[in-house]
Amino acid sequence: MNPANYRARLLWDCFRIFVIPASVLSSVLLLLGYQLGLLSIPTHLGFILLWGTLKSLYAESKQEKEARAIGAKTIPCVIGKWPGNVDVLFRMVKAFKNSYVLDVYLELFEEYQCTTLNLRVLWRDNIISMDQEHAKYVTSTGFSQFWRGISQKERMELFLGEGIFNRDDEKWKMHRNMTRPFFSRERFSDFELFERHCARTISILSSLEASGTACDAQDLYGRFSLDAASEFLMGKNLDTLSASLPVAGKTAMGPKGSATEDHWGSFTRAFEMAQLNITHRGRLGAIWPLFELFKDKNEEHCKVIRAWMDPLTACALTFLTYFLAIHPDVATKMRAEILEYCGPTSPPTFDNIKRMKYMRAVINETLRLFPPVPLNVRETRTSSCVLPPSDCTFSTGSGDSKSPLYMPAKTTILYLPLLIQRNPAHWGADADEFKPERWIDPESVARYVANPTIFTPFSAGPRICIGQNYAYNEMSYFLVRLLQKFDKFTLCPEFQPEGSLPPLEWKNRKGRQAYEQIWPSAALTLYVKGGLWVKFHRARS
Ligand code: HEM
Repeated sequence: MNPANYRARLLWDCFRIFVIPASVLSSVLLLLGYQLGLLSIPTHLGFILLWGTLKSLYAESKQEKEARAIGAKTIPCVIGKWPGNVDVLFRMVKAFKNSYVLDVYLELFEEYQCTTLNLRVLWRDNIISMDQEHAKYVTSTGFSQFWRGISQKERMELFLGEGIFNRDDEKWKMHRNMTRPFFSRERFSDFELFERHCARTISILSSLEASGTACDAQDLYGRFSLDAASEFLMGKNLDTLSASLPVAGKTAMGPKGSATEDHWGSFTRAFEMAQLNITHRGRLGAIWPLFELFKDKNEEHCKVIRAWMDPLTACALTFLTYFLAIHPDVATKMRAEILEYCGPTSPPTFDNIKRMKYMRAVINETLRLFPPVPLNVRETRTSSCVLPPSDCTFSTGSGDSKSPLYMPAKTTILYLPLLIQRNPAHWGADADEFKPERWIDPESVARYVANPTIFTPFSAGPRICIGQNYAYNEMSYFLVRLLQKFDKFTLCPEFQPEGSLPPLEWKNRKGRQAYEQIWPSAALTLYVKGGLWVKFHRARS
């Protein structure tokens, strides 16, 4: 079935769930000559519920049997208070509005003391995982058992269409082969393109600094990387840096960051709305078309969107600027390295960038704590498979980490790089802290080298990010140019739009949220709610 025909799929689901059992009961009653009169509707409803429960129990026992036969265990299931775990669904929808990014999943893993769980919302298997071994299996070692899957394509078809991100097998291979030459080393190490877009961005920052004004760094970096990427990939600069910028203290909150009122503003708004809607669909599960029966909520937004190019490097640079602002010692050390290799004005060369170990450590540490793609989804194909034994996180928990786990067929698995990359079992007790030195200190580097899939901001396996080297070069080039000019960054909470500062109750919680000064949030990719309002201070020395 064409993934865009999700209404037809929903109708077929309704037919299976409601019409078939109701018709079976009616036929039996007719054959036996019974007339239920007023009791007809409640009896049919009760029968539909009974039919669904029996089917689900049968599926569960079949899974148990199949799992036992291959020496595996079934994935531990979340046990909610309401039928179909509807309360769990509500808990997640509420948490995504008010809680720290992905915290609701972490709470569930801690509650059940295991790293892979079955949410089984509305009697459908729905797997979530913060297990590094399972994520490795899904993306790399067991790659052929999974695909993007029907449900993900349904949610994203109008948004991503037939592009590389939304296709599998032969179509995906064709896209990958076509795209690869764009990322040859000669192309992405042509720094002349980066230089032009950096110069424009730094000149905007300099003017803002001269007038003592703060800037929404998230918005500005988004424009910088979109202009550079559009020129790099399509040969046409979208020139979003020339459109009007959000103004400190006068800009309202858009769907994700700050909002502007021109062409660029309407593009951003459409793009952000479409992403938020897709994430919302993911949370509702297979029933999301019920809420869009008469109108596809992405239709209008997708008319406005011409290209899918989420500025992921902009996301990384935004969180990196946040860290430079709250860790001025890191900014000073990184600047000293830049001045040592490139001096105060010379553009960096490919070789300079390769040698600047501290800058690479700062970038990696940012990507570890705030991976721009914090969660991702795959689906098993038509047959079940076996996930390897769980990682070492809860070795004594109910997950029984020594057994492989039975992964049902045609089932989605949501894996969470953000939680894997902050897991103290892999990164030590200081996993939540921003410490670039962990990428230089031989002992912690050895820990990562022994187990590289504890850090996968660019994913892993055959679908690993094709733009990884481009992204590292673009970010490094920009940082050199930025720190040659500026040496201090201060957050401006007074300019954050209303509702975008972290809620006070976070202070009493554990983990990063207790000391976070921004509100990180996820809608397909990570972003700072309301934008990142910062003052850039020009270096005097
Ligand atoms: C910090 C920056 C970036 C990060 C963290 C990042 C991360 C990722 C991740 C996690 C995936 C895997 C998605 C999946 O499996 O579902 C991916 C795929 C991809 N990325 Fe990136 N990316 C970045 C920058 C870029 C840039 C700058 C480009 C191009 C200009 C790019 C092009 C792609 C493409 C084409 C794919 C699809 C690969 C495939 O499905 O075969 N990325 N990226």
